[in-house]
Amino acid sequence: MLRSLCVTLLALVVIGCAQQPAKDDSLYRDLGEKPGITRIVEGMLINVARDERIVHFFAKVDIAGLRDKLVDKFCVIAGGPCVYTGDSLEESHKGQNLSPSHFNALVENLQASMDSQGVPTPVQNRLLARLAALRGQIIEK
Ligand code: HEM
Repeated sequence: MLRSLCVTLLALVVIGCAQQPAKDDSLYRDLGEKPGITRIVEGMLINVARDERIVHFFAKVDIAGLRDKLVDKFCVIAGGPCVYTGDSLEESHKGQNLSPSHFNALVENLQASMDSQGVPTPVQNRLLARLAALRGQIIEK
């Protein structure tokens, strides 16, 4: 009885694994997992603080809280095993009326941060492509 129960459970696990395609977390790993992503996000926020084109948007924001939300969001976007608990991108950028130039400015700050962390250009481009796909959820909301 116990033996057949074990066999059945094992079969269910095997079938379950076979049916779920393995998640591609290669970008997450190439970015240095959570510690690497944390360094990238912190570097980006430091660059934003010096960027007169966009720093005013962040004047009243809890930056440590934003850092944590951004790390989780980037982690999920990169295919990592994180849980993002923040608002949707539409919701969090609503009313800010962000333009394509504001979006590009933030991306430049992100690129500069990845450059200084030594992230290889092809890896940078994979993250930037995934962020570019989210542009419509962020600008002119
Ligand atoms: C792909 C690009 C972007 C991503 C992935 C992104 C992601 C996020 C996330 C995850 C949050 C936190 C939401 C929450 O607190 O629940 C956030 C908030 C915020 N973002 Fe973005 N963002 C992007 C572009 C931008 C740009 C271009 C600007 C301005 C130049 C901007 C300004 C802000 C500000 C000011 C907040 C704080 C809002 C608040 O706390 O009231 N974001 N963003």
